[in-house]
Amino acid sequence: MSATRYTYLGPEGTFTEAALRSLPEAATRELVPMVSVPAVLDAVRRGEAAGALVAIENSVEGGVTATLDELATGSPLMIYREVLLPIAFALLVRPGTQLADVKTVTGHPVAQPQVRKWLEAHLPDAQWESAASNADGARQVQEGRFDGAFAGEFAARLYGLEPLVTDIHGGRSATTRFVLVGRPGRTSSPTGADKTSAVVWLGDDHPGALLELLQEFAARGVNLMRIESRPTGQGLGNYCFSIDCEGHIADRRVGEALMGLKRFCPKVRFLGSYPRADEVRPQLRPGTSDEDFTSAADWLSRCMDGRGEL
Ligand SMILES: O=C(O)C(=O)C[C@]1(C(=O)O)C=C[C@@H](O)C=C1
Repeated sequence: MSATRYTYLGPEGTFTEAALRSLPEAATRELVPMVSVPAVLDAVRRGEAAGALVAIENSVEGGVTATLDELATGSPLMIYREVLLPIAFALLVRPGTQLADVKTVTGHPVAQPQVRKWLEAHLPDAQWESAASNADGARQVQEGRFDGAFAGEFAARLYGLEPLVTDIHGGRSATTRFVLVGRPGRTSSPTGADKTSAVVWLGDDHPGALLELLQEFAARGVNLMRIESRPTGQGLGNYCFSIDCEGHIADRRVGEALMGLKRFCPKVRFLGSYPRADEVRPQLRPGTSDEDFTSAADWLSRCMDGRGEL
């Protein structure tokens, strides 16, 4: 049964559920809502679900720290797919509520920066309290605990609410990126438009340590798409780096950059290589294609045979 089950941050009506339902395979899976990102991922770790969809990055708020930290620690998990979802919030209220009646509002903490400007302009005195998810906020409005919840408009009917205001977002292109995570397994073949994720721990603290990490990518023409420092939990000043880069671990430039890190970093956790949702292919710098790496390696062996000029 677990092989057919995918978990997601619930209750029903979250953006995560909408993103999960956009995957063709979701139609044949049992989709199980859970109360938190750790719960969602632990179900996969325990083998109770084959996969989990979790938000990892938002174009307004940046990295979703609960997800980044869960993927960096505990038993390893791997990313197999990514999904991009445009995010627009609606202010959901109980039927009959007017804007002037809204004194308390709720939503997921990642939603708050995306609705902050709208709140300042239209409900400057409203009190915000965070909910476990946007749909959980909607459920709490239904129960009468808050006057309004910021959630997807689609959540309204699930909780007997009305969208009082729609199309609230933190920028013209507010987008959340979600990843489908499973237990470690074989990486899918490169598509030519791939992304690789990893978490890197630096060794002893010294000047230029971060630069050394970056150089492994820069020297091989690997474009970084996201790099974030996260506390390791081992005291102030102890950080690891959560990284997404363009390309697939099977691309020579990416594999060699990761091997370069592995040689001097105490820990590198490979989180997976998977197709980019936007299908954008990288612009390769001269000398960084697989063919360039292969011909340089051939040249090296020829050098050893005394034929380096060929
Ligand atoms: O609360 C939800 O609806 C979610 O799916 C969670 C979540 C997130 O964790 O980032 C997803 C997308 C939105 O950007 C805000 C919240």
